[in-house]
Amino acid sequence: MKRPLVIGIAGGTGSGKTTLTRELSRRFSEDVTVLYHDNYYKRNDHLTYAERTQLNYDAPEAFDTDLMIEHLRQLINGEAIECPVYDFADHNRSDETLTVVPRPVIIVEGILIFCFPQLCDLFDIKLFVDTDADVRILRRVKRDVIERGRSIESVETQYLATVKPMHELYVEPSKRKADLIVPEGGHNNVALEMIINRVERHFR
Ligand SMILES: Nc1ncnc2c1ncn2[C@@H]1O[C@H](COP(=O)(O)OP(=O)(O)O)[C@@H](O)[C@H]1O
Ligand SMILES: O=c1ccn([C@@H]2O[C@H](COP(=O)(O)O)[C@@H](O)[C@H]2O)c(=O)[nH]1
Repeated sequence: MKRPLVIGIAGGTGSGKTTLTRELSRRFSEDVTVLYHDNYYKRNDHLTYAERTQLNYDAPEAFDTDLMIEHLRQLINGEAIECPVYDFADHNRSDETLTVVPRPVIIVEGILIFCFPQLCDLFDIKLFVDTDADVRILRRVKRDVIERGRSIESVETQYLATVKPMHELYVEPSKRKADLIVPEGGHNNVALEMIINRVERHFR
């Protein structure tokens, strides 16, 4: 089997990474498999829910990236993996796992994926979704309240305490590792077409 095409999609919270990933998955459906770094947040069973709300989830050490690298290598080698599943409402890894099967295109998505050189070495294409901070926080408030069971106050506190400073320290500088910077993500039709053309070339 030909080695899969591995695409890393990074960018700040609310930038549009998932939207771009969904657009590519929709276009290439059965040929795409996605690994979300978010699913590899470390387990924090030893802490109470209140303690877990206070953690910094925007620094590289919050993730079990070694496990993700191992899983990505397995997928590249044609083996299925049992991916952990993260529960954002509970701020913890759930007991579920998801079987992820190898496919010709593998997308790896996450805010900090370009901060890990060993992970970057496995990417054939590195995309960074770039969206202004004011737009991202507006999207995040809406998403976290509607989908992740948060209050507006908790989103504000977390954003100022960890999300913003860690973005400036880690996420923004990691943009330099990208091959392509995609303003606005999945609704950028010109960029999307160019990425789709590159992926189609993989099948020729
Ligand atoms: N270009 C866009 N214009 C308007 N809304 C968008 C755009 N891209 C994403 N969104 C919305 O913003 C929110 C966050 O986008 P998402 O792709 O989940 O970001 P990320 O995965 O980077 O956190 C979602 O509700 C999504 O529908
Ligand atoms: O328990 C958690 C774990 C993570 N977060 C936040 O999630 C975002 C990353 O997800 P995106 O989909 O890229 O926005 C990160 O900024 C963490 O702060 C959380 O709130 N709680």
